Amino acid sequence: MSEGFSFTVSATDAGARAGVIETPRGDIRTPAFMPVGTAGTVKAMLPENVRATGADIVLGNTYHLMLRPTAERVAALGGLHHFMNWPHPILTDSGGFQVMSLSKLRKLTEEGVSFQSHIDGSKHMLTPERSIEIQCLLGADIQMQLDECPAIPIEEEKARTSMLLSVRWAERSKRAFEEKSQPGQALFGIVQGANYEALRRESLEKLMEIDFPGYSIGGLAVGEGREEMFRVLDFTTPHMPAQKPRYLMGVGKPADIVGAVARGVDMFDCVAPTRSGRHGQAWTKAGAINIKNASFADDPEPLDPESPCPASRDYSKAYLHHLFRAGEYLGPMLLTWHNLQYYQELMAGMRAAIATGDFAGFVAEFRAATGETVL
Ligand SMILES: CNc1nc2cc3c(=O)[nH]c(N)nc3c(CCc3ccccc3)c2[nH]1
Repeated sequence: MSEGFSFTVSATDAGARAGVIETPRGDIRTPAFMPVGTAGTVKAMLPENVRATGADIVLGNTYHLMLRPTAERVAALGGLHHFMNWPHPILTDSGGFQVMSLSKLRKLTEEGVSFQSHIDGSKHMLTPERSIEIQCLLGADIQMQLDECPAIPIEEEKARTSMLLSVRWAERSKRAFEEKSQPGQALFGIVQGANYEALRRESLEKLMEIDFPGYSIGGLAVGEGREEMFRVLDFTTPHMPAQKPRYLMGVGKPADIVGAVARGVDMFDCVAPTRSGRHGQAWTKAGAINIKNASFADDPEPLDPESPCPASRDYSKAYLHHLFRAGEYLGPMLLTWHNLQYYQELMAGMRAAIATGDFAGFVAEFRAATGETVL
């Protein structure tokens, strides 16, 4: 807890860092996994149970909340923290990424992006200024500039044009933020440039000139694959300010996160644990299983008998299998809860390993248990 927004790196181990982000609404231990609560809820979870898994911060989404129930209504009802009963830090995305992936009839200009709602077809316009206004109405503690996330592959000249638009939008987002934000809130710049080293460097240099308290790495986890993502990180993170948080957007599966922590990333978000949990996939120390598989029909053991999480400890795999086969609501609820616990334990394990200078040991253990190579 603190008046303002600050980040302290408490330990480093090769490229990995462990630290704390302090905000007026609470501290965020890094490396941090941030559960996605797109429409004001981490799907199928009570907020107190999200907290119990060890989450210090959750994500909200400008695009979804501006369409329904609208940012003005959330503000009139006391802001997003009160609305969703989550008194801890919230990070919101600026909405551009979701417009491009969800909305219809979108038109992108220098001004911003106009689009039709995927819910009711109503017309909307997102500009850097409107995105910041929405994020401030929601009351987000960490906000994102409006940016454009191009699909990969994209040729270098087109990627540069897109990256320079995002830099101009970063400038406009910061000006709007300085007008509208509350003390202690932070705006992150988002590094773009697709998978081109020169463009990533240029994007970062221009964003650092504008100056932000934290920097997101955008434009990844869009189908480029783990190896290519790591390659982009290898030539991007070393040039990012060492004393400011680095947020890799949309990442990822456990092995993606371990590899990205090794490359100096501090913050992560991904729908994998929640979305895959709703579809019957459980993440375990030995890798992922699908509980709907017939092999679990008679398995009396829980997912993790040693776990402090009721979903992992108090229900047999046979019972979870039954719930999914029967289409019972409790199935997605329990598997979501278990997966979030698994992710938070992964993050806690990495924070501890970095603090004791044994991150290499953690990576070796992860590789032995899951067969995944991350370096
Ligand atoms: C799954 N892969 C993925 N790649 C992304 C790239 C970008 C990007 O280049 N710019 C922005 N602004 N967001 C991105 C996101 C969305 C992350 C998010 C979702 C929900 C709530 C809060 C934040 C991404 N997600």
